[in-house]
Amino acid sequence: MTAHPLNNADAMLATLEDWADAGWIRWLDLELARFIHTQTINSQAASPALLLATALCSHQNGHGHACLDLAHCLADPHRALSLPPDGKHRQPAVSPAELLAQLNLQDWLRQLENPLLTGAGEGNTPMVLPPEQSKHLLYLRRYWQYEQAILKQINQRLKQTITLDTAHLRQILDQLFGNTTDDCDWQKVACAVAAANPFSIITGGPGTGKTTTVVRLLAALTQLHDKPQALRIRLAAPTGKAAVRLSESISRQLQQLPVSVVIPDEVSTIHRLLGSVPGSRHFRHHAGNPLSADVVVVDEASMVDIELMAQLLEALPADCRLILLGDKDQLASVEAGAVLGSLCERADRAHYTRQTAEWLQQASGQTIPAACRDDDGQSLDQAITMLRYSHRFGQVPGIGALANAVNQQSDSPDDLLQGTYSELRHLAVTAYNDPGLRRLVLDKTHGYGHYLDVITTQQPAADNSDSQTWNDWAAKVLDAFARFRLLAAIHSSEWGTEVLNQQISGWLQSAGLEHGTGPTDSEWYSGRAIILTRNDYNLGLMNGDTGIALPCPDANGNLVLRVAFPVASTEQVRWVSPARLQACQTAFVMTVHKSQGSEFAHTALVLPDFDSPVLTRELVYTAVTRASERFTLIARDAELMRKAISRRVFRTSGLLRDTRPIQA
Ligand SMILES: Nc1ncnc2c1ncn2[C@@H]1O[C@H](COP(=O)(O)OP(=O)(O)OP(=O)(O)O)[C@@H](O)[C@H]1O
Repeated sequence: MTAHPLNNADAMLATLEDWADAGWIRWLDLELARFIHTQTINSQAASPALLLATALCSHQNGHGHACLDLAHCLADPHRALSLPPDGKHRQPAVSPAELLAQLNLQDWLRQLENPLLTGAGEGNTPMVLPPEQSKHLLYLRRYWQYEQAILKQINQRLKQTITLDTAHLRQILDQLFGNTTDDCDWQKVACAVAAANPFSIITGGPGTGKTTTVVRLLAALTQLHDKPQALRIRLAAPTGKAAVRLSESISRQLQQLPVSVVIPDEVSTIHRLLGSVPGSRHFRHHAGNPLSADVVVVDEASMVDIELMAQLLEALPADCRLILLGDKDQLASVEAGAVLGSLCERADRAHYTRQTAEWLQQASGQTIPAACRDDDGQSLDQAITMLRYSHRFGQVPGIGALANAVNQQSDSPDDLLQGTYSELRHLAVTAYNDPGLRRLVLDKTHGYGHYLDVITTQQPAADNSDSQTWNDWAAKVLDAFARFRLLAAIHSSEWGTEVLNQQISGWLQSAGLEHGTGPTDSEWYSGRAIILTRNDYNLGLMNGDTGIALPCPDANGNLVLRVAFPVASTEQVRWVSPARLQACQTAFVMTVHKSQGSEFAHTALVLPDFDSPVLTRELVYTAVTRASERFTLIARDAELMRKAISRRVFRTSGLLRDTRPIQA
């Protein structure tokens, strides 16, 4: 008789191996359970239920969760564990849901008890199950440590009091914002909130004025400082693309400031700010060698994962302000830990105490609406402002209306795609090689047709040796490419990035892109757009950076194929040999996840023709809000979009639970 996995460690490992083989968990998750098993073979052995929890905890980290919520996992295993996996996978002999149905919470907790392996946080156990919580959250130690580091740094800042001359702040804010209307001006409130707190968050949807607000805030902080010239301000974003966008946006906003102050517009990636150490997860700046900064602003903070956020916070001097900007409703980072989303879980309603509301009235002249007051508000609530009015979609109200409908889980968001707004469209397709999709891709106004034209008709003459001419052309190609992007929800299947990229490369090549300078069987050809899939510290290029392969003259004047990347804060390009790019993919179609931090004039979202747990409200919202002028839904019918927006992403973390109540 075969042993039952919940009674026998070898049988449990065999079950986990079957899950890994079927693609339901990663091999890494299995290996971790095996490691735990071998660690304790001669002492107190890990129970089968602990091996199961270890593999599932690691599986959850792979799905962006900081930890495993044991109760949720038992109550709703497939939803909690994002199973079955995306794409075509065989059914394992015993599914996780079938196995978990045989466990109850108390038994599982009891079987997790093991002094060598599971602890409450002290010591060095590989697994951590913090005590006294309403939820039973199991962590791999590394993630628990990141969460603790974030909480410690945030709580320390929330306890600090900043001495401010309220009347002076009011005077500065009145000058920066001019006359405001009767409605509460949340941008002004956000400036006052952030001026009063060493840690603050400004969240809001696209175009709600996060950048506008932060520029005014920096102007206010500079004016409040004893020695304005000496205030050290550092600006950062998670990806190179987001850094370029923020830098451009800040430069525009600086021109509109009604006061003359010196504020930097140079934005670096967080990795560059912290000083990445090639070949390691560590940075040059850390608790022992903190950054030299008084104010750090991080944009697109929803993309920052728990590990990077912990490293960033630890590298800040104790008296350095941190201001996070981001859209809490967007998809979180692919890596574990939805830090911004977790911290902003209560932001919609706001929970300002009477004391905070009264002070905000004095400092900003704004009356906080009754619905946003709460005398039980926590200290974290007092440091967050949500901007609520979008200024971006004046000319294209359809995009804002669709984003709202998606966010509010409207019953029929697809009605908006039926011709009410000329900037919204639904393209019904039944196959990935649909002629309608080909027409859209090659369209000169709304697709890649313009990009194709700039490459094929504007390339400098082969004997032109003026490097600036080639740079200018490459910058034009990059601009043209940035106008349109197809976004896919998934990687695999014929509706995923892999197949779609092949199809679209084929269409573009038959319409004019040529191998030209490379061997014809090479994957590299002029006009191939690529996205990096890993950080490359040696090259200074980050995961998510996009570039385009183009010919350019080498030192001898011979044309060679190089990849052109935009350079942050400049109109220059940087040329890199394709051979040096170790981890990249074609990027005519990218996942919605990878599109975060970018904006395209026209964004087209391709949904598969089947439902999947990855189709969520956050995914559709993120795709819609990448568009600045036009949005197209490419899907067999709109039913899947309705299903997607009825499903929310949930991310398990203990961050909100542990932000302490307000200190009197
Ligand atoms: N209070 C305001 N009144 C009028 N226009 C505004 C106001 N605030 C912002 N805008 C305008 O709205 C547009 C978007 O503002 P901003 O870039 O600051 O928003 P954002 O939230 O940072 O946008 P994104 O999400 O795209 O990064 C800009 O053109 C800006 O000038």
